[in-house]
Amino acid sequence: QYPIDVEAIREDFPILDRQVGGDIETPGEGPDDTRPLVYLDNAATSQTPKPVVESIVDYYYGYNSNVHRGIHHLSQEASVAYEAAHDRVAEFIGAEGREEIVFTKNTTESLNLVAYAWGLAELGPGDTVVLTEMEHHASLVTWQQIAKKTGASVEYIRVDDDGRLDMDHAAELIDDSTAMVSAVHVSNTLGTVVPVGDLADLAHDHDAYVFVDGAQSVPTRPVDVGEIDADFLAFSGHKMLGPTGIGVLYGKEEILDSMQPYLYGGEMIRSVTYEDSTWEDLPWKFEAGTPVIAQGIALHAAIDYLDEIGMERVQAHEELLAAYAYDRLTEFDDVEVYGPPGDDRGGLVAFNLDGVHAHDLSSILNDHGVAIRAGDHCTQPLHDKLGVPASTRASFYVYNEKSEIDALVDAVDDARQLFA
Ligand SMILES: Cc1ncc(COP(=O)(O)O)c(CNc2co[nH]c2=O)c1O
Repeated sequence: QYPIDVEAIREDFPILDRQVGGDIETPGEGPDDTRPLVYLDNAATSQTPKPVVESIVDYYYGYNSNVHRGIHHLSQEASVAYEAAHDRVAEFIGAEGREEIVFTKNTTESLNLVAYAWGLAELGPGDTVVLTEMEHHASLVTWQQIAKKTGASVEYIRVDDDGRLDMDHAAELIDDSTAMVSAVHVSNTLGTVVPVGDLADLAHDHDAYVFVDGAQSVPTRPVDVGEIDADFLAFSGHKMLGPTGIGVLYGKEEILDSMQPYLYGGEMIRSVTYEDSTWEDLPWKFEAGTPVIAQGIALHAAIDYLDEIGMERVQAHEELLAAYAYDRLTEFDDVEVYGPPGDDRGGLVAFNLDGVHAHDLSSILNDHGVAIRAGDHCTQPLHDKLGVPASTRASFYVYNEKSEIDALVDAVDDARQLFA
């Protein structure tokens, strides 16, 4: 019934066999750990399959060493693997090569890198940065604060009543004063899929750059930076079966080449005198200090794992589960689901149960073993616009199945009875 072999995939995730509910001091062992884990918080972070964990173990057991400049064998092995990880990421998102792939800590750092290394130098009074109303704080707060520092202004493309981006409003806002359009590709709150290629066209018609926040899209669907014609794109390894601590900034080579670094130190220099310094080639110019070596190698393994499944099939699985969850939750007349219809969204649903705060609902769901996210999902202005302080969000990935959504819905129904 699924486009992917969920049962076979679940075999690679021992954590999914966890029992939860007991004392958190004795995870999985206590007498009260009696409820099977239903993990539906993948938009926050995904789980990590055995091959990815093994790639980290292999590295530390077999060839752990600092990269670049090392003459000894281990350093050369580690450097080859670390650089190959850049090549693999480039291939996965359709970039020209490793020169366009900077490893960072996460999506947030990738956005900050461009905001500081490009924004501080290029933005000034009269320039505008155009965002959407559904931006994650990693984008919204970053551009908001850089605009304050430079005298630039920020404008927000409207989200319409069914959670879609108002592209007519986008065409109005994006004009010759626009220097940057920064937009989420798949909203982590609404599930909205934003037409970032169309936004790129509008931006380029006015000689503006476009930055695509791919944190929720790169892990869950095919993304090709050439097709979008993105100038920048960011995403995080921990949302796509990789470890925490690794993020990616994609940038067109000629743009990255024109930018000065904003973090200085070892690795990123070519020559240093007491008077001045010169910089290493791309992407190393933007990777100051000892980099995220094991994490980069593990991201390579995560991409191999996802490509083995096939990103088109990952997307189809996400959409199937999102539509099922949307249909089941909207059966309740006292549940409000935010965002577009179930057949037009990424793999998540955010909702509220009338009269019950999201934190109370998520606590009850937790009592049933169901792990979801409650809060503003780092989109506070969007929640203000929705008129709610918080929402409960279920988000799916390659190892989830309909029976887990049924468990979610049953738990929501129990909460409905409890608060009736
Ligand atoms: C659209 C979007 N952009 C940026 C980020 C930041 O990613 P990070 O730098 O790896 O943290 C997130 C993380 N979103 C969430 C993290 O936890 N719950 C979430 O919805 C996101 O969903």
